[in-house]
Amino acid sequence: MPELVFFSGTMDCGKSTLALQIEHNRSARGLQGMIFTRDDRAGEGKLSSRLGLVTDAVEVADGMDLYAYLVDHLSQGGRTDYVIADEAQFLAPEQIDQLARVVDDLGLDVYAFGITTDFRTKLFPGSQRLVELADRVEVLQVEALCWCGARATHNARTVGGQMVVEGAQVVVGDVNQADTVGYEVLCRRHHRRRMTAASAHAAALSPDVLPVSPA
Ligand SMILES: Nc1ncnc2c1ncn2[C@@H]1O[C@H](COP(=O)(O)OP(=O)(O)O)[C@@H](O)[C@H]1O
Ligand SMILES: Cc1cn([C@H]2C[C@H](O)[C@@H](COP(=O)(O)O)O2)c(=O)[nH]c1=O
Repeated sequence: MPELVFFSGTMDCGKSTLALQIEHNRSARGLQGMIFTRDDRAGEGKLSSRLGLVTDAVEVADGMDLYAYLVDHLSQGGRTDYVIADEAQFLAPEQIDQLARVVDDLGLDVYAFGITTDFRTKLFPGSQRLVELADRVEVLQVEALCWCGARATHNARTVGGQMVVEGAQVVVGDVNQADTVGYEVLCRRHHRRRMTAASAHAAALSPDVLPVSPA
């Protein structure tokens, strides 16, 4: 039975790498994938992994009907055996419904990859719809770690290393951006305390916690 599978995890846990591996393994056996993405850091029409691999993809625009796109492609003699959708958190809920229809009406497997929650721990609308509709939700096995060593479960947005909680839901960016707007994955405890690696380091160096010998 074809499936809609949502591979989910924090930023930087290997989602795009897995998408590329699925694509590689299937294309090595002669299968043809349709790869969708939206707002990948590598630029328009790209699906990229931090391991350095990148492949071409169809950039999804606002209002694009993914089901109609595939029907059009097939009716013009194109071939598609399976579908990959990376950065699926950026898709509109209607586009996730269209992907579910691709599974049910066209009989294709759809593999969607994305983060579930934003920097404020709120669901992205596209991810919410995936959780609602997917046949399976798979949490990635490679654990991204918080600076404390615990499993990272949340995404923090940082400015100059400090966590921020105000701003637009979508700001394309990367982890390890110390000087600009960036992201850091944290465990829930440290996300709640707004404690990033930089603020924890600064606190550790504070005179309040340094052993001070009496004058
Ligand atoms: N230099 C490296 N050596 C080994 N693994 C790396 C290296 N850089 C990144 N990675 C792996 O790549 C993962 C990020 O992969 P990526 O597919 O870009 O993540 P995601 O799509 O989930 O944001 C990291 O969690 C790590 O496991
Ligand atoms: C938490 C959060 C992230 N984003 C953006 C930042 C990146 O461009 C992508 C996630 O990409 P990755 O391949 O999973 O690392 O999402 C955002 O726009 N808003 C957020 O709250």
